[in-house]
Amino acid sequence: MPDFGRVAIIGGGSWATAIAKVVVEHTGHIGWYMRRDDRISDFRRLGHNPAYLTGVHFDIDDIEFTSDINEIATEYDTLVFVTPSPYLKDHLKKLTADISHKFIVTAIKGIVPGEDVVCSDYFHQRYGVPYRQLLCIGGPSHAEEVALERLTYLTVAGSDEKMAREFSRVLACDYVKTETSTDVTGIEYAAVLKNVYAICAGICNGMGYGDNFQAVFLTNAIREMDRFLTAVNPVHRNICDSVYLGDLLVTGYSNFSRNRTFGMMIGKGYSIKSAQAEMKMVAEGYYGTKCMEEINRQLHVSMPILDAVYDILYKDLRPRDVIPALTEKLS
Ligand SMILES: NC(=O)C1=CN([C@@H]2O[C@H](COP(=O)(O)OP(=O)(O)OC[C@H]3O[C@@H](n4cnc5c(N)ncnc54)[C@H](OP(=O)(O)O)[C@@H]3O)[C@@H](O)[C@H]2O)C=CC1
Ligand SMILES: O=C(CO)COP(=O)(O)O
Repeated sequence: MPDFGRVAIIGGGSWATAIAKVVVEHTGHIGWYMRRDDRISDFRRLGHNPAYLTGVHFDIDDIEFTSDINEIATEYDTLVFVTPSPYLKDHLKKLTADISHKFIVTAIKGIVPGEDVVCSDYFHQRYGVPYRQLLCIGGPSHAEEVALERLTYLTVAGSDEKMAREFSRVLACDYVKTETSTDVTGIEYAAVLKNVYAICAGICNGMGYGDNFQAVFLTNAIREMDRFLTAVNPVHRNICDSVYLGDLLVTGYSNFSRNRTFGMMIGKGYSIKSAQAEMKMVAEGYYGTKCMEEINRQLHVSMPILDAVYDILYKDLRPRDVIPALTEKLS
């Protein structure tokens, strides 16, 4: 039976805060790395994260805060990474401690920019963490709803399913049900792709396409995701499981979705820069689109939706030219 020992959260945003809430309820103590000391002092003073999910209150005595990633990496046995993917390497570049013997859990739904690999592969390749010590958390889950204790289903994936099951117990509570899987990279790629598709759903919505179209669009998106996952990690999976289809639907339909909101602004005619400036949080699908397009240049999977989003975001083509052409390829 694996012993996950002392658990620490790496990251200070909304999902980190929601995961911290769930984990500390179970473990009674967490380490928590945040990059900014002013945020840590405000958190200690207020008893909640000063910037994200401010309604979630913590017992400060249960938390050991630090802005030193080496301290947390040395003192804790299980490191749960919850930073937005574009910043992951910025945090890790300060890391000198050996983490190859730790349990690494990634709750990041993004790809590592510049490396074009999902986070578990990055921790394995760059930091020598064996695959059996790498887990990921997926599933349809907006942090805001977990904060409100609305029922949420999370999937913990690990190459060793027993390990995944054991860690899933750290997350399970009245409002979080957990499932397990062995499809670690498939789940990580699915999470990257659903962000790309949510951007496209938002673009179409912003252009005036309605619910009838959205249903067809998401049907095509899940087929496209399935084709890609089959090419990149050909294991048996049911694409209708909530960790794949459910996550696509929550992000594609929800008003909480940052990726969809970002896309909606593009569809309404905002420039990419102004849409990004307007967003207070990170729409990771913007970065994911470029990485996925680069990865797919090797795999040659038919991905008309990914290509369309790439054309709009990176080739400066206009949605009113790209989206009608895309609609001709959907069925
Ligand atoms: N939010 C959600 O509902 C869910 C998110 N996820 C995933 O969790 C991960 C984290 O997302 P989430 O918590 O939502 O992120 P947020 O957008 O809520 O938080 C942003 C975080 O990034 C930090 N940050 C901002 N700018 C920089 C920078 N230039 N360099 C380094 N750090 C920076 C912020 O730190 P500071 O406050 O100091 O500026 C803050 O901690 C993502 O991969 C996301 O896909 C997964 C499931 C649900
Ligand atoms: O991954 C998420 C929900 O599962 C969060 O991403 P969005 O904010 O774009 O929905």
